Amino acid sequence: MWTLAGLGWRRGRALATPATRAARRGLLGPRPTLACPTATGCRDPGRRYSSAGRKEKIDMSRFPVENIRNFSIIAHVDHGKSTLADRLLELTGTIDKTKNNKQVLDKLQVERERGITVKAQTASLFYNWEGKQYLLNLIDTPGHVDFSYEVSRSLSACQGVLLVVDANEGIQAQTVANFFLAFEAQLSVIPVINKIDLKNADPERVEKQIEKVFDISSDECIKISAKLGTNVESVLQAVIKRIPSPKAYRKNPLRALVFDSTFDQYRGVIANVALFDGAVSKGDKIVSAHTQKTYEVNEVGVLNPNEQPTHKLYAGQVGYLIAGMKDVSEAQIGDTLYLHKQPVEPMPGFKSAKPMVFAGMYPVDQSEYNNLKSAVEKLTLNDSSVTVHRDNSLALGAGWRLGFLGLLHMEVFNQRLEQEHNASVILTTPTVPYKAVLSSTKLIKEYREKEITIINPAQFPDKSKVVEYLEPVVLGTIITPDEYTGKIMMLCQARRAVQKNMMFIDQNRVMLKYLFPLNEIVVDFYDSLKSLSSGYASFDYEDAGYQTAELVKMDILLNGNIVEELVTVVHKDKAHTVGKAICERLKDSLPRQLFEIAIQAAIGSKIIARETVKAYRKNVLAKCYGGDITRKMKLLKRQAEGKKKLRKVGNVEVPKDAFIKVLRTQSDK
Ligand SMILES: Nc1nc2c(ncn2[C@@H]2O[C@H](COP(=O)(O)OP(=O)(O)OP(=O)(O)O)[C@@H](O)[C@H]2O)c(=O)[nH]1
Repeated sequence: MWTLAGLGWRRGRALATPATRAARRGLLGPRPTLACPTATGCRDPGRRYSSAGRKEKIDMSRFPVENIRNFSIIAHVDHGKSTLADRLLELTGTIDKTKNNKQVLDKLQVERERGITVKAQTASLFYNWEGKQYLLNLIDTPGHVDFSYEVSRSLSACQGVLLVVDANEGIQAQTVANFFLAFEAQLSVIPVINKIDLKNADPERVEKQIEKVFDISSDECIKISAKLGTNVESVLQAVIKRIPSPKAYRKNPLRALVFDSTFDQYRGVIANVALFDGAVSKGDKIVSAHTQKTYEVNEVGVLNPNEQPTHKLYAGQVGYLIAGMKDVSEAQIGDTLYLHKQPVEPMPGFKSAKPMVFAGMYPVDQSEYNNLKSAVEKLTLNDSSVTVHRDNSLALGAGWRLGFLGLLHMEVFNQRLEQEHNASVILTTPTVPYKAVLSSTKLIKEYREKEITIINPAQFPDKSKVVEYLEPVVLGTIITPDEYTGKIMMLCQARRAVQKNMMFIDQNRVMLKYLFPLNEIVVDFYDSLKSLSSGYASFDYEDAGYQTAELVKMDILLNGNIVEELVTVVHKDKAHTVGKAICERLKDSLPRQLFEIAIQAAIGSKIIARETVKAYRKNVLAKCYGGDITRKMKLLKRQAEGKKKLRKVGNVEVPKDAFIKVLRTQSDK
């Protein structure tokens, strides 16, 4: 559904006319219309091509509810979801069988470059089996923890899942997390053991793990190679046999759940909908239960995998709908749409995505502010899980404080800004959302609440004004070969984590559960875990609320003056280490000046770390022998211009570069 400029791959496909596309598929023959050319693995029983080669709208009434299956593919990162999706698309004739069709549903440039799925994608597959025409709606979901919000949303439109597990790696942390998302949603789970072609594949061991961890009998596992296509057809048949058709009532008035939405600059919001009751077609007047606004439907259709308009969408089906909504906020994910004057009970909806990390974002050059503003706005229209607050820094100028679901989400957002909007930004070190329970009546009045969330360390209230501070915690799952268990336990301890559980999932694999302060894992925990375990351990986490914490606000001072941009919130036990590291980094990036500079980290009035930059006298005229006054003037002018880029902290001049070096996230370096 991604149709914004910059998505070159998608654009290339979109430019092909229906006629050329159909010709490529070999569908345009001498006969005026063509239906499905084969009986099994049918190309597309609903679609017909006119003599002009124009695609005619699919008649969706051909698919009664009992012939519909809505399912999702879930797995740990890289276990082969997208490859399996490609094979299913080929097998049903939705795409051609060519070498170029790799990860067809990963449409974003960032997804293709990183080889990861970031955005869930939908595809309607038409499949003939045992004389019946089936409509199989497949939703490909991301595997990485930062995008699990996408997974849980997608599952709301499904009755079953394919749980893909790598035959060599076995169950990993995200396999467990994703299984429980499906289990809690009471979906049918079909375990699929993939990559059986690998030399080190051990599908029998994986079957036993599945039995032990998920209590699913090994008889239910389907062993495949998505890469080679081995046994993939039996996956399609299992979808039909084992996943129930949706509970949907076509005679009732329309009740459609918006489970995803994207923004197209020409057509406005494109809402992905799952119809639970009734039907909807072009010209219908619909109402959003969330905003109570009324819209006229301009287009409905299915994703095949690109948009394919249909006459109508019926209960039980999954498709898209365009109705002149101008902003993604008008099509809130989780919203219910119903027909004008025929109100229905809204669906339960979703909890809104909760940002886990916040970081400041500034244009590299302030003259780029307006361009960056428009780029951020466009991108957040397509990714409503990013939160945006305006922010200002004396050193970096006007910018924003953005909230992300995790560090990878932040990196992906940054990469998309660069690739899709040509914007270049400075991102500051990420922080987590702390809370403070206030005691000061003055502050309670000011904030109008007793418990506040702090997303900017500079606004951290003083200890004298609070009852307690709270930090976000997560329940982490680590799966590792047991030879690394000792080292991993030490790492977790150093990160202030508390062990909750430990279980052997087979003879030599351990699953550990720890409660972590989010702040301790946000930046580099995963990298440390991977290097400790030679890449074998996997990690996933879920939100586990807040816990009381002894937090302190740490100031960084230059010659006794606080540098606002460098204020951080840390746990009191970590203050010394963090303070020392910042002072050292600052020392390395501050140029010497005419006087000595004291760099200090302080908690209140207590200094906890210190570095010194020695004095240095820079005489720009030193090499100017003789009396060429114009040359001297030029040098002095250049020096004065350079000073404009400096921010004065007391009497210390700090170049913007120094801030950037200290503030930059580790991943940026
Ligand atoms: N040998 C072998 N490799 C496979 C098979 N299926 C997938 N792969 C490879 O495994 C890698 C990951 O496959 P993807 O399909 O991108 O995995 P994914 O689960 O969609 O990954 P994310 O979207 O990042 O979560 C790719 O290099 C695939 O070519 C298989 O059956 N056999």
